[in-house]
Amino acid sequence: MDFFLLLNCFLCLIFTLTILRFLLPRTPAGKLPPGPARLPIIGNLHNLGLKPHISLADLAKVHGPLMTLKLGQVTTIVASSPALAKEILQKHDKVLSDRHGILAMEVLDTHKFALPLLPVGPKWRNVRKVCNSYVFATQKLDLNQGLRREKIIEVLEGVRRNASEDLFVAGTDTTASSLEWAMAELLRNPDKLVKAKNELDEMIGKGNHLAESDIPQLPYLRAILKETFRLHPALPLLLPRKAGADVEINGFTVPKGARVLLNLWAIGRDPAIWDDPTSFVPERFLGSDVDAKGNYFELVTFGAGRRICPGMPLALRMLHMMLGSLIHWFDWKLSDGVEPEKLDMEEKFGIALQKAKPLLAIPTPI
Ligand code: HEM
Repeated sequence: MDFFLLLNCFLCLIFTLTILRFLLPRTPAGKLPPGPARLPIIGNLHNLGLKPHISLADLAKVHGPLMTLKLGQVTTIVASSPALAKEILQKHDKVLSDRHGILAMEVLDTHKFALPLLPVGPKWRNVRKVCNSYVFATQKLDLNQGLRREKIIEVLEGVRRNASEDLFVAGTDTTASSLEWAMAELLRNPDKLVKAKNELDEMIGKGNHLAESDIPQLPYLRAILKETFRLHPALPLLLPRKAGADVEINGFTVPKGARVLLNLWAIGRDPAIWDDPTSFVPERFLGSDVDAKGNYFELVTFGAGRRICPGMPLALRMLHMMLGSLIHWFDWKLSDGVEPEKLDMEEKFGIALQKAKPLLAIPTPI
């Protein structure tokens, strides 16, 4: 056989093996959780659609609360129950705390500075320590609350100047979109808005500004935000975690290197956990200990464990202060005579889960 024929055969063999590697499922070391059938090369990418949190919630109804999907070449495990949230965020937190890099950021070398993308290691630990001890510690936040108060008063004055015009209550980040969802739910449920207003009048008094120290005395306002987090988690699939080693969960294997997603949106709307899950009922949190601070796995809006959102203490203060102040200082109605029950609550999946149509509401100073 001449040399070129031999080379040709060798190249054909390499080509065939490469194609087979993409077409045939690789045998995992243990038993993977069940999941939908996949296509060659793209795996289950076509199952995600424009609203992956909803598609994954629907798939979980068929395949169960622990599923395997192949997103391109990445094995992805999706969990959708509080019990599994506890397994991932508490029991196996140490092994499931890594993150996958984002190629574009790696090319630009910016991943080395982004805390959410840093692998668990000395650098990540140092930045977290600085966040927890110097930036978001209760004592530090208490010390600079005057600055936030000034900013909120500036915002209120801005709203007052533009009163009776449409106020564009929008935003792209997690805190802004949570505020927008809370306002949208209150405008869609005017009786809840009146209840919140009455609580503020009673506890703070008309014409007085809200202080961060008032938040514990405002149970209905706190319940409104918890109910908003339940229905509209800003990061509906949390931030993806990466398995640092094989992990056994419920008799299945989460293989090393897998991407792990937790569907908070599905948990928040599960009728087995919540009565009347799609209705906005802040009352369900009155007299209940459940909070969103990482201890109750039915409401882990900020994650839990070692990767829990370090900005949570600041986000919670800002959200209560902004929402409380907007309710306390203005009467609100929807623009263009939109009926509350007809308000469009369509979602748009992005960095944070946003309202597809920004909320347009008209404030009238009280
Ligand atoms: C409503 C507002 C917010 C929500 C719902 C939210 C939610 C989250 C969630 C779910 C995670 C992933 C947790 C996990 O993997 O277990 C996270 C991580 C993170 N958040 Fe937030 N967040 C909010 C506001 C903020 C703010 C205001 C800041 C900073 C000023 C912030 C900074 C971060 C950082 C740096 C991480 C990455 C931590 C790490 O990977 O170690 N977040 N957040």
